[in-house]
Amino acid sequence: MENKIKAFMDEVIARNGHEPEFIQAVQEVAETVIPYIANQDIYNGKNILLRMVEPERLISFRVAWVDDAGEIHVNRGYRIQMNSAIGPYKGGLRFHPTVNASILKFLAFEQVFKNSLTTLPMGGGKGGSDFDPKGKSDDEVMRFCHAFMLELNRHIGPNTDVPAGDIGVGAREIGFLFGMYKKIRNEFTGVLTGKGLSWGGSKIRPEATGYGTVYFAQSMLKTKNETFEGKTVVISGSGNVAQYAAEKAILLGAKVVTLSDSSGYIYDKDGLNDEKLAFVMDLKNNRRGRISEYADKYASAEFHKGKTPWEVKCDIALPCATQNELNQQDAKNLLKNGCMCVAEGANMPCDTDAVHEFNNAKILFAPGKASNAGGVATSGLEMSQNSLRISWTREEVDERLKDIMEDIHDSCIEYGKEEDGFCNYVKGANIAGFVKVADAMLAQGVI
Ligand SMILES: NC(=O)C1=CN([C@@H]2O[C@H](COP(=O)(O)OP(=O)(O)OC[C@H]3O[C@@H](n4cnc5c(N)ncnc54)[C@H](OP(=O)(O)O)[C@@H]3O)[C@@H](O)[C@H]2O)C=CC1
Ligand SMILES: O=C(O)CCC(=O)C(=O)O
Repeated sequence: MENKIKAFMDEVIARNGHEPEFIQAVQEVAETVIPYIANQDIYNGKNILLRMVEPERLISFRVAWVDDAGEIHVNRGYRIQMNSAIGPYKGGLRFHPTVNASILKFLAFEQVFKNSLTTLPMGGGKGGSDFDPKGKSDDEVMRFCHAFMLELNRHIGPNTDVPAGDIGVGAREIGFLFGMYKKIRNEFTGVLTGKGLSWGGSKIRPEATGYGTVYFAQSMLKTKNETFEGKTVVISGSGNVAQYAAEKAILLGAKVVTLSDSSGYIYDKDGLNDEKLAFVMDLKNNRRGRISEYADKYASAEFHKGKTPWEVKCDIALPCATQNELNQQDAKNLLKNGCMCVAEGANMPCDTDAVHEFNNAKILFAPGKASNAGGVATSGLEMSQNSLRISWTREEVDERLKDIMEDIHDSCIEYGKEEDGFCNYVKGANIAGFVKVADAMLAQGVI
């Protein structure tokens, strides 16, 4: 079996050797899916996984825009249309200076499996730009978004490809992008998700990724007769996913003691509460400040510059910032400190060695493609509401989100439970995500 995996990875590396994040994401899937395929006659000889690692389409384009001082800038825009076997391409847009083809290909590849897990008819895609919204005025962000959509609009549509937000793309950016699409195409459609409530957005979409991550962790904890009540929770990031993961964990009676950004983390020994979280939301979403300001405001908190929060003792860890933010040593620290559950809110935040540490220790570990699928699932619900031209209540959407997260958990158990009763959620998520897409690809022939 190891030879088969190696031969497959050699071919992937030969074609994508300069794309480390993409190779990392593919390796994880290959290690779990290739042994599964070997025992399933219908997939043998069809090279399904080899077809799945090649994007159906990779679009790269120039984005030129003018700053407030009149200077012209050039960024690179992308859309990776990875797989459309089970529905239109669906996945976020990331604006961050580190964006490149490797990062977007890993994200698009993971998205294919994640979207399949949601049970909704969505293919996988991802896009973005190396544009950095930090330090830019609202007008500059608007001009960039408009320039970006000037090209992107040719490649997307409500039945073709439906982008949404990711790092650096929130409500403000989705508004500017939607406005330009509508102007160019002269149509008001559900071409993007994460829209404002008064122009086609869904209730709970802003909360969905963070809430969904906590719902998934709740399901995992339930298998051990545990809950969030009274648990100490460590969260990284302080953006969209982190904010709402914190909100839901606090609501369930947990003590959330950390948040972070790229400059360091805050540790609040008393834990966050509603008022402190409202301060973070205003700081990050409106004033666009740094998390260190939390420690200036609250005497119970301290700021740890340049560090990540994995050195803090906790029961549950929710990495919600970015890829590879938690390494093997961090995993060892968490295990030594008694952490029993790790659910990824971000995409691939734990590196390969960290994932092996957690699974070897047989603690509850959820890969992002399962635990953070609530965001895209609720985007799928936004698409349904747009098509039906109706708007569900907050309670209706939240109920559907909870059901979807439970279904994903059940699928992981179905394909990931091992003989000794331990559930390998990585294996479960990869195989369950693969089966639905692979079956659709088989039915549609070699294209
Ligand atoms: N939004 C969504 O619906 C979904 C998001 N995700 C994933 O969740 C993660 C967070 O996304 P989201 O909350 O939307 O993004 P935001 O832009 O709202 O927040 C990102 C957070 O991560 C921090 N961060 C970014 N890069 C780094 C870095 N290199 N080191 C340390 N911290 C960093 C940011 O800090 P700073 O401000 O200093 O950069 C910020 O606190 C991403 O992995 C994304 O792909 C997954 C599913 C859906
Ligand atoms: O809501 C969406 O379409 C995108 C969410 C996303 O980018 C993700 O799941 O990583």
